[in-house]
Amino acid sequence: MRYAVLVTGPAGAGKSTFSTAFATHLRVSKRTAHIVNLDPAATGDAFEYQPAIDIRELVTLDDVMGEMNMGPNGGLVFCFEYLLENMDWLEEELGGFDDDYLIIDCPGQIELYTHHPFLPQLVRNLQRMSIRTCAVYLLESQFMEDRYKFFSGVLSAMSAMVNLEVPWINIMSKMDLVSGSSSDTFEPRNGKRGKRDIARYLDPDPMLLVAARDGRDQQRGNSRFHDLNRAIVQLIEDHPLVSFLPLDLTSTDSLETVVSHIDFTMQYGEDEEPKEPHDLDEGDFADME
Ligand SMILES: Nc1nc2c(ncn2[C@@H]2O[C@H](COP(=O)(O)OP(=O)(O)OP(=O)(O)O)[C@@H](O)[C@H]2O)c(=O)[nH]1
Ligand SMILES: [Mg+2]
Repeated sequence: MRYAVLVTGPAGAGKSTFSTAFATHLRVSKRTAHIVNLDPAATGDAFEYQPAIDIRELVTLDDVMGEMNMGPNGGLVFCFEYLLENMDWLEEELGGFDDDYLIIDCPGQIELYTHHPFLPQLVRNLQRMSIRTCAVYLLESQFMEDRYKFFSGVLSAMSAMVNLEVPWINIMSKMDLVSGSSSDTFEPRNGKRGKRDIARYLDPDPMLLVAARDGRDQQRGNSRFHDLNRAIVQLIEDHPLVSFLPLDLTSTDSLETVVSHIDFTMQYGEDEEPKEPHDLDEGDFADME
């Protein structure tokens, strides 16, 4: 059985950093893991890791922009169309990896997740190759500093989830910036944020949007804006699809928790044969005679 984790999320959310830490963690645990770079725009030194499979060997954004006279966004769309037309390339690249865990580091263009058909098509192709697939969606902890920004992040996670239709885990990345260096206690930093407050973000409490107390809400205090907020609150209450696992890469425990959620979501290892105790060979009895 082969497994693939799509690492998705907006630009700069920490996808490549997480992919590297994830792969390293699996290797340390004596499991095989390979990173696949799916970002045709990544520059050479963007990675700390050496991708085992790299879309840039098939197509790069630079070439597309140069040769096809396209801008960066149209160029990216072209790159993905090109990849889908050349699935045999990917299939061949993947051919060598059996019983392995593939960590697919995706680009950060949010529209790729929310309304393009590419990732769903890619997922169907992976499934056709009998690769069990799940996705993680990273949102960085700075999103928790602004309630409006945060809920737009929640809605984009929701929209990507609905678009992709695979088992899915949302992750609040860069928790080290919130909690200081200590791992699983969320001490208020600069007295600003307590544990309970953070919990309202990890398991989004739509009432955060309603509590219109600060000056910013007053500025925006027109009734249509409030109606919109109320509609969003209703949507999140009716469809509580999104909650976040905190990820603090400075803590092995935190990474381990995230990895075990991913394993569980993919039912990793469920098809492995139970290990037989190794057969006794004749030598083992030699002394007894
Ligand atoms: N403090 C902190 N910084 C992080 C963490 N993860 C990533 N960063 C920083 O955030 C920036 C972006 O990280 P990347 O891993 O390149 O993010 P990405 O999602 O791959 O970015 P794109 O591929 O450009 O969309 C870098 O400067 C990282 O050093 C983290 O856990 N904690
Ligand atoms: Mg990246």
